[in-house]
Amino acid sequence: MVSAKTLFGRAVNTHRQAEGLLDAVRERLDRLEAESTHSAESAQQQTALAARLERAAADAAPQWLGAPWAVIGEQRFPLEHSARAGDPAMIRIGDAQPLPGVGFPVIVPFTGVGHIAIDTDARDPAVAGLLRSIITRLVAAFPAGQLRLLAVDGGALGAPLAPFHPLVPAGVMNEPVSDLDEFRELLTEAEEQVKQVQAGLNPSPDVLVVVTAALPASCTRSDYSRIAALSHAGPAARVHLLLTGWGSPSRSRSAWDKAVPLERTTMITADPSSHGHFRVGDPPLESFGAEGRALNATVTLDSPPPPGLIDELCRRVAAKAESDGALLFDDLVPERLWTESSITGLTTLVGRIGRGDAVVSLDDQTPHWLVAGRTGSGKTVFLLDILYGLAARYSPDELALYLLDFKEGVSFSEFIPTEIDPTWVPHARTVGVESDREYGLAVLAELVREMSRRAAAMKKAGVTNLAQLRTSRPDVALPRILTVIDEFHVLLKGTDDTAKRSVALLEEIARKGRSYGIHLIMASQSVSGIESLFGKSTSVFGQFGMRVALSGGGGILNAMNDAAAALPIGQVVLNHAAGVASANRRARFPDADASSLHALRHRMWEMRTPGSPPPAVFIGYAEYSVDEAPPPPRRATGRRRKVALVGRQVDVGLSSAGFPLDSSPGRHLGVLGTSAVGADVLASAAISLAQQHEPGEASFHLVSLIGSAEEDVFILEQRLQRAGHRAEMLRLPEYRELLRKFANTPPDRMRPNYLFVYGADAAASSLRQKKPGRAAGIDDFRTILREGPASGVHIFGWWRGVRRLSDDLGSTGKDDVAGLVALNVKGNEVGLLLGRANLRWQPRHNRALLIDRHEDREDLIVPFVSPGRYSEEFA
Ligand SMILES: Nc1ncnc2c1ncn2[C@@H]1O[C@H](COP(=O)(O)OP(=O)(O)OP(=O)(O)O)[C@@H](O)[C@H]1O
Repeated sequence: MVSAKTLFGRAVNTHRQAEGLLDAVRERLDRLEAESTHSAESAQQQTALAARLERAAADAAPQWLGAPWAVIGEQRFPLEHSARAGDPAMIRIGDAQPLPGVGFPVIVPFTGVGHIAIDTDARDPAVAGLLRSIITRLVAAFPAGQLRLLAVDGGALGAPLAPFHPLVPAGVMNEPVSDLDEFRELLTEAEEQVKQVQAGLNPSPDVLVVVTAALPASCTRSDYSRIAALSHAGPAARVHLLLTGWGSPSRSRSAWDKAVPLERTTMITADPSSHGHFRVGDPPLESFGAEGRALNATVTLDSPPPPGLIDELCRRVAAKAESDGALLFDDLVPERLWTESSITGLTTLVGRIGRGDAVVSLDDQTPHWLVAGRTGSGKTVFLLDILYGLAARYSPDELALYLLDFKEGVSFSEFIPTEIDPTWVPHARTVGVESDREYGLAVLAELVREMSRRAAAMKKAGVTNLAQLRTSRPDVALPRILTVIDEFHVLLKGTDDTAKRSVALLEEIARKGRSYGIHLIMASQSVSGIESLFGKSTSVFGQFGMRVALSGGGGILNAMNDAAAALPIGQVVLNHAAGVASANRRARFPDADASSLHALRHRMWEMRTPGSPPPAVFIGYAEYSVDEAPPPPRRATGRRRKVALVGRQVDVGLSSAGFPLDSSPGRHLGVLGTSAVGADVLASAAISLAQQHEPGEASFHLVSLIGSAEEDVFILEQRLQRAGHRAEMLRLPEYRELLRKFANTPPDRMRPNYLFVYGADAAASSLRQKKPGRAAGIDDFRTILREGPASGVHIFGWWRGVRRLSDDLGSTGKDDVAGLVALNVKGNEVGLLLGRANLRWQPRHNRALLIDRHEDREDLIVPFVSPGRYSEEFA
């Protein structure tokens, strides 16, 4: 490689020779003028001089970098040929014309060496022309992928940079920024490159050129100082400045720029004595004149290239970037799986920016992300790219996934076992498909609990962050937990308790998660109109510095940032600065093709630790039967305390929901509602209790009072008997008799008696009939409610209306059925029964509310049903 100094030395030498020749010519002309003759000799000398200078310029700044536009138009030099990142490049800026008829091209060192600054901004057409000329030369000369332009148009002039707009989607240039905040973000990006190079983290960065058509008017001294600092440190990190309006008269009042001189910069200043002409100061490293003076000639700035040429060039560069950057899902997957450590964060490749890689991270800088895009914009595919990309890089000891989806659809079915494919992605711990909001809440609560567990472990180990904890406990797997919540607006909608509690938990996780390796990606079609966030959106979303906008997802970017307005499918705006336009990076991501997903999932599944469990899957629409339930919790399987299982909790572990039995008065269960699921809830309770008893130990009395449940009762009786239990089916008279018996002669509490009353309300009038010398059936019933549990008698009754149960309990016995399963009954009626005005329950398909008055609990559950119950209900 030719060094900058050598190359420029050569060029300057030519300039100096030119100056020598010019002096000679000047002398000669003076003489000829004095003699009042023009000789052919002088004309020849001038022509020879011009030719020599042309050759010197073409040498130092070849082809696109230095040829006049007319020559470029004729010669069609190859693109991407004349410059290379890291090498010094000279660039043409205009023509010096020291004498009439004698001109030479002016070339100055730029990329690889230093900077160019003009004191006039691009409102001056000559300056605008030069700006376009330099940009065109750079874009054509550099191989695509090696050059990036950070464009600023603080005067919102628009026109100077507008022709280069096609370079934006190609990732070669950003959408020019105009306001001060965005400009500062842009400086940060340039500074970031310098820091990275200085820290040895990026030995071969892109060439970054900060181009200003005009600086934002409100720049302060500190902004100018930052620019000056870049002029000093930038070139070593391939960061260069192409500034206009630097030190312009209109700014001289504040004079910040004058007070902050630039280093390694060729200054171009308007010539006050000759309108339209400029003076060119000494370039970095060398001086034009032998004795250190600036170029001793006025300069006409390079004219802009013909518009057709810019158009064509930009289109070609954009198309090439596109085709070079085409990528497939398989390109996101590293050759060897699970080689990365997540100790400092999670990083994956998600696509391409221009021809470069689009790499994204969940780490201390961007711990949480917001993703938005209208339906059909590719949000699901983007999330799959990210999740599979991460899962391929990090083992399940490094990364755990909690996936939550609130929409109808199949977003996360790629992670869970299905009937067709029994494998799963081993990182998936819990997956919610078409989740209930309550399930979302349960997942968030579990994350907060995990943060507390990690905080306690850190305290115990005497460390302050996850990295230290992992180092001190290499024996314990402490994966980073990534929670993805798709369509999160469903979780937060409205102002109910679930929404409010979810916001509070989200706020906590967003604030503290980074310290404990817990990350959130929240995706939605839109983030506007979420009432529960009113007044909180800053405290919640403020923690989500990383914004990912797909088409129509501009709501998560700054108000003035419309980069996501017209994105095609497969493109995304990645913005790590909470939506500030200058931080936009437009990336392309691949479609997630089914066969590649399938292959990767199988590879990972084969690599899982043998015996590792599949994810806990909650499928909102799924029906569950008691036969699929795991055994009742250990505390309930002791000799005394049995649990009647009635459904699944809507929680992270999807544990069984049950009603524990003990000897306290009122340990009975009332199932409420007309839904035929009532029969299934009773059957589930009976089957689960039977599993907890030795055959013959307990008696099951199955009271059939409604015809529609007759078959259910019969099936249950058969099943219990087959399992060796004592089970009998009773009609109303036998039921009355049994009540009388138990009310008068309490049985042995070690041999429990369970009464399952199908249609308990149907016994109302019979139980109220009085026979001489006998207590009414309803009194026996109420006695058993109070005293039965002490002698092992528990009633499980299905009342089809709340009022009927209330009547049976009487005015003094309201608390005597401690357990309720509310099916299709109104929340306010149940609230009235319980004396709780604030009870919230809206009947929902495949859901029930399990209430335990003694334990003061209300849990949303998925009631156990017999297979096909719902299709029967709707038939
Ligand atoms: N990078 C891509 N390249 C080509 N096609 C894509 C790409 N990303 C997504 N698509 C296609 O666009 C369609 C919509 O994608 P996707 O289902 O991810 O959208 P979505 O935003 O999740 O929509 P919805 O919210 O309605 O589910 C799909 O047919 C998908 O194959």
